[in-house]
Parts: sequence; structure tokens; C-alpha cells
Amino acid sequence: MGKIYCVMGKSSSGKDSIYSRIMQQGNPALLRIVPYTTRPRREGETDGREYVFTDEAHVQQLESAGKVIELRAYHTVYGIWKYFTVDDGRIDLSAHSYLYIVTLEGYQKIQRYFGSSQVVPIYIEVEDGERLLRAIARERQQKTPQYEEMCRRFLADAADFSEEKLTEAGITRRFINKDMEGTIREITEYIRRDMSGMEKQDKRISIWR
Ligand SMILES: Nc1ncnc2c1ncn2[C@@H]1O[C@H](COP(=O)(O)OP(=O)(O)OP(=O)(O)O)[C@@H](O)[C@H]1O
Repeated sequence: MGKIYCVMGKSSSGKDSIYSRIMQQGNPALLRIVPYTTRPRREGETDGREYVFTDEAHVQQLESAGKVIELRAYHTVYGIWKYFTVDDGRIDLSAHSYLYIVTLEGYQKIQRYFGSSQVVPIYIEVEDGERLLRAIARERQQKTPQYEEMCRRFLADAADFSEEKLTEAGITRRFINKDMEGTIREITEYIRRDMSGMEKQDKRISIWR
């Protein structure tokens, strides 16, 4: 039986970079889950690659059919944009495992939907000062840096990923992203062991001890 490995972490903790590298490696074999959104497609994006681009009527339809696993709605200057995960028949845990970047709430909903034994958290952490420096450096490279939005996210993350919330979500293991290569190796090894059932054995042994 396959699993969904959920990559989570505050802004600029390195989720995208680590996700891309693990998917590029191709080992362990993990598939992508393509999220859905009602936000308009941007230049360079392809429908079904970054997102499945859809509209509000379709959201309603999917919701009535009980196919929406988790959904986030953001109030933007352009209106409400929804981002969500759909049980569209492409997630086949009987045959495959998946790597997916999600929010903490999203992770909890996915876990409720598929069952906790099928959904594994990969929580990435970076010391706040270092994370802010990385966020600034990344923003500086943008054509129009949006430092205010960057600061808003930094503050919102403190609440969204509070210690209480992490505990409530059952996040015990943290992958500290100091050196990227080391972090990638650590996560890859963790997933490999989990896929082979070894992580579970180790957890049981540590409970016995
Ligand atoms: N170990 C690392 N050492 C130095 N820089 C890093 C490391 N990991 C990631 N970075 C850099 O930090 C920045 C943030 O990384 P990334 O965009 O992957 O984070 P993210 O968690 O996906 O952020 P967001 O949620 O805001 O999109 C990028 O510029 C990336 O190159």
C-alpha cells in the first residue's frame, strides 16, 4: 500500500527546493499530486502541470460529490482564490506513493481522508533568523520585490505553525534544513525506510524501550 508524504514548513524553510530535488532524483519513486485552483493561469503555467485550473462552479460540483479533500480560500485583491486537493481518481494508493507540499491544516485533512497510516508528515524547519535572511535574499531577486507580503507571511507562519498546532497535528520529527544536501539525504533515507516498513519497526522498538 502506498503513502502520501506531506512536505510542510514555514515560508522559506526550503519546501519547494527540497521537493524538486527529491522528485528529480526519482528514487524513491514518488508521484506528484497536482492541486486544483480557481486562480487564473499565469504565463508559463500549463493546465494540469502546476495546477488544474478550474472555476467556482466546478468547486461546487466537486464539493457536492464529496471529492474535495482539503481547501484553502484566500481573499486577494482580485477576489477569492481557492486552492484545493481533489480525490479525482489520480491518487492511487494501492499502486503508488506520493510527495506533496501542503499546509499543516491540509495535512490533517488529508490524513483524515485517507487514514493516518497512509499519510506521513515531513516537517522542515529552519532557525527563524536564517529563514528571514533566506526570504529576503529570495525576494531581492524578484523583479518587483514584495517585502510587505514577505513580512505578512513570516508573521502569519508563527501562528499557523505554533508549537501547540504542531503538537496537535502529531508532528514529532523535524528535518532541520541547514545544509540542503544533508537535509535531502536525511529525508530521502527517512522515506525509503518508511516505505520499506523499517521506520515503523524502529518506532515500535523505541516505544518498548
Ligand atoms: N539549506 C539551504 N541553505 C541555503 N539556502 C536555502 C536552503 N534551502 C533553501 N534555500 C533557499 O531559501 C529560499 C527559500 O527556499 P524555498 O523557496 O524552497 O522555500 P519554501 O519553503 O518553498 O518557501 P515558500 O513557502 O515561501 O514558497 C530559496 O531561495 C532557496 O534557494
